[in-house]
Amino acid sequence: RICLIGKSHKGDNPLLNYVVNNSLREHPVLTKLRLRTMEDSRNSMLVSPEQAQFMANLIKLIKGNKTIEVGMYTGYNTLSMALAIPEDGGVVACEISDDYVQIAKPFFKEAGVEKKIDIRQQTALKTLDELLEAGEAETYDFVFIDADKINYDNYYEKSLQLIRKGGIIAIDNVLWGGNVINPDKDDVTSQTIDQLNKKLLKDQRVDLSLLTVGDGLTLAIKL
Ligand SMILES: C[S@@+](CC[C@H](N)C(=O)[O-])C[C@H]1O[C@@H](n2cnc3c(N)ncnc32)[C@H](O)[C@@H]1O
Repeated sequence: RICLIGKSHKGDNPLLNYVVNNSLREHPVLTKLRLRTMEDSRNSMLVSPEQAQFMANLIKLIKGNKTIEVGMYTGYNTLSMALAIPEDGGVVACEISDDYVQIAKPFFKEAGVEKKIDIRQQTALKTLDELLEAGEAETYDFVFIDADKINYDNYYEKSLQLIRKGGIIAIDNVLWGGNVINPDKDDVTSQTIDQLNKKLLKDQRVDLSLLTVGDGLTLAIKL
């Protein structure tokens, strides 16, 4: 697997440590949540704090108010987005696992932003469909796609319907450890991500950047 930069919380890259030490401004409750998440056996799923900060800054830049997280895990990025949006803003957080929802909730409360966060504990596809059925098409400013990779294309298409013009869809893990380059015949996940990357290149509905941050972060900006 090709390691681009890696996850900063693993602390094994001196240059990345320098970047984090000289640019990360982490809210104290985010720090607590990150440390709590490191106790979880699946902590490699956690977004890196500098990536979460970058996305929070993007949200502020576009004056984002309504956001969605597809795959909340223990809530680090959801909390980061909730802290970045105004008081009347909201985050719809999609997560199927009750264990992770229960870890996240006390931290949302401690940070005083629990009223901004609408946790939908069911499949993310169901939640995105419900938002569309509720007439919320083209009302969202920012979507972060970070759940099961097999459904990435579905998440992208539904997000594109939900996002307003000028809004941003951020898609995580689009390099899948480098395995998107000539994926093996039986590696369906890498093939799925590679197909989405190639589809996005030609997608005239969005402006596009694929950032070599972490495991690859695509930004698709709706035209
Ligand atoms: C990579 S983690 C998300 C990390 C998180 N975005 C963060 O910032 O730390 C993916 C999460 O998606 C959840 N998930 C997987 N399949 C899902 C589905 N179909 N619907 C909703 N959540 C799902 C998993 O339980 C897991 O918590």
